[in-house]
Amino acid sequence: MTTPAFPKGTILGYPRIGRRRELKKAVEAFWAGSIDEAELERRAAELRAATRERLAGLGRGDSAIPESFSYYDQVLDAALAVGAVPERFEAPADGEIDLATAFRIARGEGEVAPLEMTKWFDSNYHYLVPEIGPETSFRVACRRIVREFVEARDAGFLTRPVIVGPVTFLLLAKAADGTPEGFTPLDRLADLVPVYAELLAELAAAGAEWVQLDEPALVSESIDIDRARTLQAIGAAYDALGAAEDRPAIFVAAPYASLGDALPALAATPVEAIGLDLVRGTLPEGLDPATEAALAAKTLVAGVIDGHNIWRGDLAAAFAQLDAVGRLTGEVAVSTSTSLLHVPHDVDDETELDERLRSWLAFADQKVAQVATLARGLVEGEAAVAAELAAATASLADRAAAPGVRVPEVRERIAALTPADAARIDYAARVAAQASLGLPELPTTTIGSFPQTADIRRARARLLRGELDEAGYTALMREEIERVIRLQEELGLDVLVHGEPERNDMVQYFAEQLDGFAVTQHGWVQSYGSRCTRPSILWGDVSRPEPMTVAWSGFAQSLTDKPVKGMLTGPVTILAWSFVRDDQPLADTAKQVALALRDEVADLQAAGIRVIQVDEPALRELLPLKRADQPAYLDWSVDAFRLATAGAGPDTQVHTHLCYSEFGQVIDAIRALDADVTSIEAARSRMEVVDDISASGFDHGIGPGVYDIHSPRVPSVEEVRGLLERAAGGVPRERLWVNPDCGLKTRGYEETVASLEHIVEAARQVRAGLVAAAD
Ligand SMILES: CN1c2c(nc(N)[nH]c2=O)NC[C@@H]1CNc1ccc(C(=O)N[C@@H](CCC(=O)N[C@@H](CCC(=O)N[C@@H](CCC(=O)O)C(=O)O)C(=O)O)C(=O)O)cc1
Ligand SMILES: N[C@@H](CCS)C(=O)O
Ligand SMILES: [Zn+2]
Repeated sequence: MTTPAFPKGTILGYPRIGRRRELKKAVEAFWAGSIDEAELERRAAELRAATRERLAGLGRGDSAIPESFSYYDQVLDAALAVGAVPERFEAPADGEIDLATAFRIARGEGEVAPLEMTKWFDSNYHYLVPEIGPETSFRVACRRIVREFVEARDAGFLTRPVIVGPVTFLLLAKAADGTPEGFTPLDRLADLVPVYAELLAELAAAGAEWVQLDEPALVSESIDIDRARTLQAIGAAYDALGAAEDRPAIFVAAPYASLGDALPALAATPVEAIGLDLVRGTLPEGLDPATEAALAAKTLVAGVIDGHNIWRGDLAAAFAQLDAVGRLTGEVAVSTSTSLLHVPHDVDDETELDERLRSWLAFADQKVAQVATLARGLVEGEAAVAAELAAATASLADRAAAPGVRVPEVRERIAALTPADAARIDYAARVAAQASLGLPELPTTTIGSFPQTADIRRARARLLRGELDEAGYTALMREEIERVIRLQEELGLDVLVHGEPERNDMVQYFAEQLDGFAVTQHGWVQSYGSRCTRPSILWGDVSRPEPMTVAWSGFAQSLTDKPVKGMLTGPVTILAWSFVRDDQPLADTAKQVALALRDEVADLQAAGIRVIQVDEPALRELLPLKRADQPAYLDWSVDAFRLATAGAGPDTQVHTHLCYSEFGQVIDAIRALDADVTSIEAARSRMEVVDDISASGFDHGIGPGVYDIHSPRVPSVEEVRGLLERAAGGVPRERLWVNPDCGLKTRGYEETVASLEHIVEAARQVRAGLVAAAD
């Protein structure tokens, strides 16, 4: 086959949620039954058409535009495409899997649990974890990728279909329940690859010239336990796919870090183009002659524009990187380092942002323009784009000199810190001091948020529009807090929360009150499914002008004799879920945020709050993908948490919360946080995590979640009791807490109340059982 030319400039993917979250609204309307499937499809097609028109500047007829739409998640899409659907979802054995089934797999229904969901590399995006067993049958079961290519073709665009590649698909999958010991999903590669080949043949028949197979798992040393096997899988998969006559040219993209030794493995296969992340990763060095020769015959797609952050960046340096890639091959193309899924659509929508700050930023549309500029430079020479490169350089200089970027008082406070500022007295003494809280065995609590009802969000929207004044808003939120406190008292929970109604988001809420941050109006980014966040922009030195949560927590505590947890978001999570300045190490920025939180902890304590939870759900997310970088990260992230919390006295109980269930690599760090109580996600993975915890010697309080809050499903008393009994098998009862996996903000009241009733009842039964067993 003759290889078609790869476009000079491209992106790895574009945000799919819509400039005003049109997809979210359409999908949620479909779920609510207020629009039918045809209307959902129509709205989604409209969005895809708008995206192609917006990207037309990259090129209409040369595969430059990726076809990267998804209704819910790209890993789910790959599972549907190859028919890898667990039996419990009762997907048809032949014919296409319909949208309703797809959503059932994503969200669960009744007693049918959805696929597990977990973080996508080091981002705040979550994917659904495929379940693969020895018996999983593979077939082309969903041709949406082909239909969308045809839809684009008929509209005059030759686009580049995108799908998660077979090696990453299997590496991200988990072994289905009940599979024999020693089985791993990668064992099924030889059965899976022919289905990919069939899809590629269908795409070629439809006229696709290039296809993009995303293989980010190749860059991660966390996912990949047996590297030699992965390298062999790369060879097997891409030799087989490459051998087919009837296929589009293959572009393998490997975002999020360097490919390392996967590059030679990939180079040795017939794939025609390889994408390198040159923002998080580095240019390959020390390649062997065979790899050099192989790469020289391929297109290298240089990811030099940051797909993960929103700074305008150093365009001249990016152009220089293209030059360096040009020494490896004559065929260089420019691209984003990752899909633009992680950034909002358009800076120009942010009319309320400070103009100077705005000039330093590039969202998806600006990054597309930057790619087009560099591609023009590749074709016409640097002189043709000199003005654009110079403008970006000038913008960087302006940013470095702007007021607020470096604040002497903040820096002096950091410089004066000593190790003692990050240490509390020992745990045993704290346990004794905290006995005065009077908590029962297996204390029940929740993670913080209660359902964010439409009324709550409407009140905040009215406040923003000026239709409700500050006093009116405060009164409504106080009513809500009182309702939530009374409800928890009726339910019989032991440690209460105020419910977080006043928070639009657990990070943005703090960013809005801290100096050094800016927030956007429309900067929505998909987090999972239809859920989005608006990451704040951390652009300058951070400090806390005044208390942020004390009035709300103090009010909640005044309503009850039971302890109410103060609720803060930890420094690492604030960084992870914001767009963070890239002009200094994250560790330095983390310290600034930690000090602001430390002041808040002191104020909460002074206001009589006895239990303070500092959430760090993103601790695992920021863990570097390369092992060599992990120890330094774990050091500074643990330090930041300790700096934020170590001002608490011994009788203040410090909690933390982490909502993910892969603890292997961070378990020591979690222990080092030295929180008195740690709540973690465990229900969705059916308490698997408890084994890791008990094996690690974790010896502080622990609350493995017993209620999967990602699904509307209500767990029965028996189910919760089963989970608790499993937990009690691995954790001494005096250290075991009872709580959901995470906050309840996405849930409705009906299922929340029912689930909490079951949790409290199950805890009572297990307590009684433990007492009986002890007698
Ligand atoms: C715990 N998680 C979080 C992550 N990252 C964060 N930054 N925050 C998190 O909480 N990462 C990991 C997980 C991911 N989980 C979630 C869970 C839930 C959501 C979510 O519900 N997102 C909401 C948006 C939340 C928000 O910002 N609300 C604002 C604005 C509300 C809004 O849309 N208003 C309407 C008007 C409403 C009206 O008039 O009635 C509008 O602006 O049009 C608020 O409450 O004020 C979502 O809708 O997707 C995200 C991640
Ligand atoms: N306190 C937060 C933690 C979410 S990770 C909540 O309950 O929503
Ligand atoms: Zn959580």
